[in-house]
Parts: sequence; structure tokens; C-alpha cells
Amino acid sequence: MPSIISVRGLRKSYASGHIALHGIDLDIREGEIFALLGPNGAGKTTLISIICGLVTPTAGQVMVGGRDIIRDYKAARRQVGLVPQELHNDAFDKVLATVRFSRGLFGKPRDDALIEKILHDLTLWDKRDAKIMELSGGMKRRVMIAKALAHEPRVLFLDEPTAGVDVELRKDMWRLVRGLRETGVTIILTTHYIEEAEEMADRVGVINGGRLVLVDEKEALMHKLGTKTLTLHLARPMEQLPAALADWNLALKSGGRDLEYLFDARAQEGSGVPALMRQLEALGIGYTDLSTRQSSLEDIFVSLVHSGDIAPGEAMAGKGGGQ
Ligand SMILES: Nc1ncnc2c1ncn2[C@@H]1O[C@H](COP(=O)(O)OP(=O)(O)OP(=O)(O)O)[C@@H](O)[C@H]1O
Repeated sequence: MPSIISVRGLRKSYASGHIALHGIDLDIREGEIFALLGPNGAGKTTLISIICGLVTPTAGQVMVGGRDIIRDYKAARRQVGLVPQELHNDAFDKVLATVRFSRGLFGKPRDDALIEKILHDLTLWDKRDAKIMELSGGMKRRVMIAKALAHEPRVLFLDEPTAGVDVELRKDMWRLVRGLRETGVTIILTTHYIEEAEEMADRVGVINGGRLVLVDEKEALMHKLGTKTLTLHLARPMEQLPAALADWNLALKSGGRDLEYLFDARAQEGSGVPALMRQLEALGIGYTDLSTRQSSLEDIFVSLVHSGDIAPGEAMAGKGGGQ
């Protein structure tokens, strides 16, 4: 698949001296949904702002649809739509007028049929004469998307599209974004919600401290999610693992009170759990409780963010949790 965006050696240091991006290389494929994950301050907004021509890079090159964002700014910018986190200025504007105006900003000729279609697609047509300030939060987000689509961009950036929205609206937004992809638009979204990346993305990139620490197919990551952890709360804490258990993928945790077994839940030969239980019984190792946990993209993410660039395979052993 050809790249619609190509980023090479991209660096950004702000006037404060802070280096927000340390040499990013990234290709976005035409027609994909790419999720950019990262904690606060990782550099997500800086990266998308540079690609959208809002922030000047310190070094490196960005091409959008074959156009250089510096040398060929207008042509590159026209291909991009940006859905920011919040609408700032148009509280008193009416929906139809503000969306139509957004198209005009890019020098595109008026096209009422297109704007009507966009408003219908986003179930905003009935609200076309409402003032933005009168709309619910979900409707406002739809207006932002409509505005970003009004000039028919090939790439749509969604900055935290579902931050602070309820679960139902989030699902609704996901449906909407998938629908957009079906029309051929390439979509790049930044998100704090791992669930969102799992649900939506074709590929996932993780950025931390201004560096891309992982770019992978979501499916490949999901395959790695086959890993599970079985935790046995031991009846008697252990100081070290008996030699007889050396061949098992085991680790003592919580000061020797918990025994963790990491296994591939999809392995052809089975999980090994029954055999492990038999062996523990034979060794007289008792437990008072047990639980299993499916590793997730969140585990990979949290491990990467906390410990730098490590192989996803190792990251699977990480503990889940929020950011
Ligand atoms: N105009 C600026 N001047 C100086 N430093 C800045 C500026 N904008 C951003 N930064 C710094 O650059 C780093 C990256 O910020 P950026 O906004 O790109 O992160 P982010 O991943 O989008 O974070 P968030 O998830 O909180 O939006 C942060 O340390 C931030 O403080």
C-alpha cells in the first residue's frame, strides 16, 4: 500500500529548549486507520501539528500526498483535515454556515450538495440551523468532524476524538470513523484509550518522550495478546522457585506470596496449566486462591512507557493498569 504521509528524521525543539520530537520516522498508508498512543506530553500533538502545518519543525521532512509541508505548504495542507479536541470560536455560528465556511477557507468552490451529504452522514442535517452553543457535546464533536471534512481531505486527523464522552457516544464515534475510512479517507487518531486503539486501528504507534517506541499492525499485537497470566496465591510464601519448576515460565511475585505463570493461551500444545497444577501438587505446594488475566495492548503500552523501548514479547509480562 502506498504511503500517504511520510515523515523522515523529524525533530522539534521549542524555544524553551525542550525537545518534543527526537527524530521521528513514520509512514502512514493510504486508507488505514492509524492510532497514535502516548501519555501526556509524549509529543502526539506536536507531531500532528507539524504534519498539519501548524507548527514548524526544527529538522526533518514531512510529505503529505507527495507534497512537502514546508516547500509546498498549501497543496499539502489542503489534503489534511484536523479535528481538534475542542471548538474555540464559533459558539454563535450556525452548523450549516460554519461547515460551509470551513470549505471556503481552503479556497474550494461552494458545494452545497457535498455539505448536505456530510451533514446527513454525521446526522447533523436536522441541526443545520442550530447554533453551536445549543448543541450537546456529542453533536459539537460531529460538527468538528464535518468542518474538517468540508474541504474533502484525503487524511483526517482526530485528536482525542472521544476524550470525555460517554461509552455510547464513543461507540457511535467509532462507527462513524469506520464509515469514513470506507469512503477512502485515511485516519490518524491520537488517543489515551487503549480500548479505542484495539477497537479501531489497523496499526498502532506508541510515542513516548518524543520517540516512536513501537509501530505495529494491530492484528500482530493482538496475536501477542494470546499471552495470559495465571496467578496462584501461595498457602506458604516461597523464597525461591524449586529446581523442579525451573523449566516452567514462572516468577515469584509479592515477596514470594504469589506464583505467576505466563503462558500462550492459543498454543497448539495447550496452556500447560493442568500439568503445572499436577506438578505443584506432587511437590506439596499449596495455594489459597488463583486468578487468570489476559494480557492486553494496555500491558504493552504501559510497559513501553515505563521502561523505554523493550520488545513487546517482554512487555507481555508487565502489569496492566491505567496511565
Ligand atoms: N509551545 C510549546 N513550547 C514549549 N514546549 C512545548 C510547547 N508545546 C508543547 N511543548 C512541550 O512538548 C512536549 C510534547 O507536548 P505535546 O503537546 O506534543 O504532547 P502530547 O503527547 O500531545 O500530550 P497530551 O496528551 O497531554 O496532549 C511536552 O513536554 C510539552 O510541554
